Amino acid sequence: MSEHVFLEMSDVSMTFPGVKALDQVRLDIREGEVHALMGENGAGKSTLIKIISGVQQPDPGARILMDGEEVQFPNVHASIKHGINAIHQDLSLFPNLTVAENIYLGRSKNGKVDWKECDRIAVEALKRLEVQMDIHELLGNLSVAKQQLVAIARAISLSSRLLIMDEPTAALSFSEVRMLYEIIRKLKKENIAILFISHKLDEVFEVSDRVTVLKDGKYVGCKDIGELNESTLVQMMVGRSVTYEALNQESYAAEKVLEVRNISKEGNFKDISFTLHKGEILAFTGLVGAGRSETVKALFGLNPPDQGEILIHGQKAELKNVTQAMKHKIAFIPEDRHHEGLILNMSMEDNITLSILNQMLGKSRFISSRKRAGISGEYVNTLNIRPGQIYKMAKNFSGGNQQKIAVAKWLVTKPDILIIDEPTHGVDIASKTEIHKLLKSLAKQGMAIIMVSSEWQEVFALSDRVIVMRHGRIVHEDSTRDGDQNLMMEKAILGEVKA
Ligand SMILES: Nc1ncnc2c1ncn2[C@@H]1O[C@H](COP(=O)(O)OP(=O)(O)OP(=O)(O)O)[C@@H](O)[C@H]1O
Repeated sequence: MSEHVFLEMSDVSMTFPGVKALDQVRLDIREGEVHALMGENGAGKSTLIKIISGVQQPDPGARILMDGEEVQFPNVHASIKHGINAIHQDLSLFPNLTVAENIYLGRSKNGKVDWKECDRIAVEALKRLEVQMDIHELLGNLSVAKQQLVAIARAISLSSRLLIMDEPTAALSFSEVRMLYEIIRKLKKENIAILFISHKLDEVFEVSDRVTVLKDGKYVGCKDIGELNESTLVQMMVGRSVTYEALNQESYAAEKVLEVRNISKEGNFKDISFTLHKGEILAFTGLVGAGRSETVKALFGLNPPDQGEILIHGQKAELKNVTQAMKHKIAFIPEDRHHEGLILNMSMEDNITLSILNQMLGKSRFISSRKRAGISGEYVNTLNIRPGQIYKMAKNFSGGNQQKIAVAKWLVTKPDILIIDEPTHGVDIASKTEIHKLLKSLAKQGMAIIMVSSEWQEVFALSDRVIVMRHGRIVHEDSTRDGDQNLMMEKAILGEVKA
């Protein structure tokens, strides 16, 4: 890594109605370094990235220097011209085009594609990454990890000096994350700098050289990773220390709320049986693609099984659709909260109270705005949703705060059984502990909770029992208090599956 700072930004501010998303922020990037951008939900990380990549324009007064020369990024093309490429979480690729076409994208002249050139560019870019891939395969047929590699190949084929990644490991399995780290190391060797957003401390310590921290839209500091440890980094982000408390010390009731008997669904999951008790938090873990989400969706009528039976409070239950599931007082908070969880063009208040509008009627039989504001405000406080503007559209909240709104939306229904898929995905460390405490207190009040989580620390800190899945089957079940953590992780990764 060279010490040469090629990108320097200062006095970067960005004002949205009612919110100063960035306030006189600065950032500098050295050639070939891996630079992590960190901060709590709503700190301004995505906004800063959008400004660097020309998607958004800062308030007047911002200074951007490339190799000491003042530049502007009025649009995405301008920033690409300066060698800056951003890979967003949705990857912005086309599933109906081939790998080669996706890498070549945007280079056709007068609407004509030079197919030889297209293949040549794709082969060369993938070779630089030392990745084997059929360039004529449709992108949509590839795993998310491979699609991400295509996005990286595309970026470096545009002669990137800075590659920006927004939570790049969010949808990757354990081995795919290792593969991405390898790619990052290769890019460093080519002197390409990486700027990435992450909420995962272990990953930041593993791959980054320097870290810039933002808080409430303000610059807190930039440090070499060697100068920091987990606790000092959290202190910079949150302004206080946050401990990851082990909450799995409570005992749950003997009363069985849910019994699942040998449910199977072709190509999804096979022979799944388990019991969930009143007040229990049961974790489903395993690698991405192990069939956990498909299994829990079956319990909410979203992916009904072909075989087996489900009992609720000892009675056989039909769970063929969401309406039936809701009648049984089951709530489901999906992992993909953007597409499945929220109505982005509605306000936070609308989203939170949507499923309980019948409880919001006032004396006049009209919906009481006082009641709606009251209940929304309650969840704003409990989940620390920032900013606490209940009339703000869901789409205008930061990613992590959108997660919290989706959580609130289902918690208001006061379900008997709560199913939550990756409860703290994209949520910062301070809010993470708040969500953990909230789930624990709901369990204490008698709610039975199933959570799917890929984060081992979360599984062991929060759940009472854990089920490990692999290739659509249960390979292990244990109590988190007595269970052997290493054995469970081994089972998830290597576990033998009975035929
Ligand atoms: N289009 C918009 N309109 C209004 N406010 C916005 C808009 N986009 C972002 N904001 C606000 O700007 C602030 C910073 O948001 P940003 O998405 O940059 O945060 P972040 O650090 O990336 O958070 P997260 O970790 O949750 O993704 C937040 O308060 C957010 O509500």
